[in-house]
Amino acid sequence: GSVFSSVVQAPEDPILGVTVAYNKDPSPVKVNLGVGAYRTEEGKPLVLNVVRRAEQLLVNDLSRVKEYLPITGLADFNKLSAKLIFGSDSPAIQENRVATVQCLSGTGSLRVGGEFLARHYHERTIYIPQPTWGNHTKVFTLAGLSVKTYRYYDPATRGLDFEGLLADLSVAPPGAIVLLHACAHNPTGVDPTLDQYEQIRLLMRSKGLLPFFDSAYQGFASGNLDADAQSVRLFVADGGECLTAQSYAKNMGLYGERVGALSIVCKSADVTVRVESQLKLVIRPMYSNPPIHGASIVATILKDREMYEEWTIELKAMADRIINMRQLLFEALRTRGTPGDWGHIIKQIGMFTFTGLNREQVAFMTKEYHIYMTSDGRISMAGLRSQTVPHLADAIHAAVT
Ligand SMILES: Cc1ncc(COP(=O)(O)O)c(CN[C@](O)(C(=O)O)[C@@H](O)C(=O)O)c1O
Repeated sequence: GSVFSSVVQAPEDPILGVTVAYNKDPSPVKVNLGVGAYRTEEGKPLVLNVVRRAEQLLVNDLSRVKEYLPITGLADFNKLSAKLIFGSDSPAIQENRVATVQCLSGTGSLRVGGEFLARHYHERTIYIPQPTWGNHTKVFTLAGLSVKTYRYYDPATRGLDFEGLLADLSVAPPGAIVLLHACAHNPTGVDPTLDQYEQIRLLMRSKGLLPFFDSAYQGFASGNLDADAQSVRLFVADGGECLTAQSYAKNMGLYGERVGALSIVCKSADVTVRVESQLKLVIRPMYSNPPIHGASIVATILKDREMYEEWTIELKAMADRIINMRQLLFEALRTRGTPGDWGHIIKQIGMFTFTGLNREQVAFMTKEYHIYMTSDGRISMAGLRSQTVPHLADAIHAAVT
């Protein structure tokens, strides 16, 4: 028999498995509100116009070849990505204190960062929010870190458990790593205010806790790229050290191109050079060097003033459509007199609404209404259209009455 006969069937991924189930459902009224992928009002994936334009320029540039990129990726892309998140006037960039490596989207950036920390950082414990993106635990555990959680969400208020957050971080071992969502927290859609971030920063710096920002939705929370980077810039401005993982999957619609960057902000330029050299030793045996196409699209757009402006307009339009879906769903539930307080639908920000529906209610909505969403009650607002909002509202109404 096979040498793999002892291999057991693995369960579907809690998030990506929802799409697998959705695809199998023949129902004409099915709606996929699982994976955080933007859909237009027509229910279709979106390739941004500015991305199409950039690709046209790349295709027409006959001087372009398909040579290997350096282990650290496309240099232009790395510089422009650092400017995007830290700000073009960032002192850390001007002082050459940022090591940036192009990685395989957000997941790859988190994994490379985790592997680097497991090898070169003295404290192996990383604190992640409770709840957080389901893949965080697996990425950091497999990277060799010990994962703990800090209180983040208060189901009673459907808001931030700020006291719990501060309490948990204040008892973390000195030097522990702390994962922070830069904006648009997944799955809750609840972010600390900037004042709260300042209190978090003071606490973390006083205990030498190391911030690791996960920025998968820059520009998606508020529609403004600079506004959505303020939490990161608050920490970098104090001259301290931090890691940031960036993804262009959502804000530039480059999901399948796997485009992202890991940046490590260090205290001095000479440390930065050594850190970058060690990042190369993590990457080389993992995937050697990253893919050229997606990073070239991003660099083409970020380095051209006019294309950057066009991108910000398209990005704002996506963010606005999501906010519009929030408003429509909230009103649809109010019209139905659906029991419960649904104000969090319009208070939460980013791609997701953390509805508060439980597993049984979610299972009911999938079975009876063909609504596909994650079992924790999260729905991707980007998967909604004006014409499917009533169907979702009917399903929620039925599930809670
Ligand atoms: C907080 C967070 N961090 C990192 C990523 C990784 O993104 P990528 O590797 O594609 O750049 C996601 C994507 N999470 C999802 O949007 C989601 O939660 O549905 C989905 O893409 C996923 O992969 O699960 C995320 O929500």
